[in-house]
Amino acid sequence: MILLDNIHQTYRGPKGPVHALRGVSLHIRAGEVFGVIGRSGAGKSSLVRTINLLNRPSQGTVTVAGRSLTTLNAAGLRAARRDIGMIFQHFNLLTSRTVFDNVALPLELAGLSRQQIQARVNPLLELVGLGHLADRYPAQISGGQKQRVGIARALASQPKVLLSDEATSALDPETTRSILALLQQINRELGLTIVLITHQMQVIKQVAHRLAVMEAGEIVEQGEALKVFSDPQNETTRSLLDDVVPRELPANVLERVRTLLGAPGQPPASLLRLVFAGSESDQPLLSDLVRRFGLDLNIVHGQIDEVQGHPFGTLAVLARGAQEQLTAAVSHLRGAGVQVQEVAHA
Ligand SMILES: Nc1ncnc2c1ncn2[C@@H]1O[C@H](COP(=O)(O)OP(=O)(O)OP(=O)(O)O)[C@@H](O)[C@H]1O
Repeated sequence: MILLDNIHQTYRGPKGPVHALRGVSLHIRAGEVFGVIGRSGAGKSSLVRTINLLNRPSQGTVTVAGRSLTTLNAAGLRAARRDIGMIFQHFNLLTSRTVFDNVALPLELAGLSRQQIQARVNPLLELVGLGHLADRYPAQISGGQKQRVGIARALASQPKVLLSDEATSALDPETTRSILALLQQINRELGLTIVLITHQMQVIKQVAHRLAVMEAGEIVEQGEALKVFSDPQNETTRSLLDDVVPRELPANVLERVRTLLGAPGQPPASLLRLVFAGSESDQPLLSDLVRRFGLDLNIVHGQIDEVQGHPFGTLAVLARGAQEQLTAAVSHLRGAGVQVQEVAHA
């Protein structure tokens, strides 16, 4: 659906050229929710604005829905942009227009009649849950409701692609979840391809099927969400994942474990950090460790979450038993697809 090929974006900065994008290539498939994540300044906005040519790249080609945007003239580009809706962090609503009239604006500009506009806007307001607020002004609705207006307006032109530029960054966690749930619903029901950029892994975790991680104008890692979450390859990805799956155990937990490890006259013990992703978390792996390997287990920390409907999480267990059984148990876990990290041993 979206093909970016070798995109470079160089801005003129006060201290010389700023290389915001350095040879980015990306293929986003029809019907998927694709997340782009990175720290501030990584180049995310530059990238997403390349997709509708709000930013014209210094080099490289952009193809959306089979049309090569970089070769179109102004009229061709205007037509192509109708396939691409966009929502923004600060909503960009017109304060002097009602909710209805904000959503109607792109249709008025496209020359639709009042009747056609009503037939298009009313169902959209229902879809985003704002049918009862059509006559309010932006100042009279909440941030989450404003973003719902933004979403309805973006959908008014019946686009094939929806670009989301930090659309939930100004919202509280609860409202963020409800807006993301709405985007998921739209993706499912309308089959819309959604590209969302964010600096929050929580956002990616809730909605993205696949993601790309950006750093200094380049994509440093990309893949299926569950795969990247469970087995990140790049240091930037790992550090961004700390927000949802902390790599380090809390200091008080480590302290308690040290005391347990240091207990005299006990068999060997290992503090194991297990990362579960996908189906292996349905298997009775922990009871295996007790039954098959005769280990004593003490769960010291953990969290199990969901990525794209699959269980995903980490568990820190203190396993105590004969050394060869500990070693065999670790191999058994790894064989079952669990990542095992030995944090401490005594
Ligand atoms: N119009 C511009 N002129 C000059 N430099 C720019 C311009 N727009 C962005 N930049 C620079 O390009 C780099 C990438 O910016 P971009 O906004 O794409 O990153 P980002 O990942 O979206 O960051 P943020 O989350 O802070 O918006 C930054 O160093 C930024 O300062």
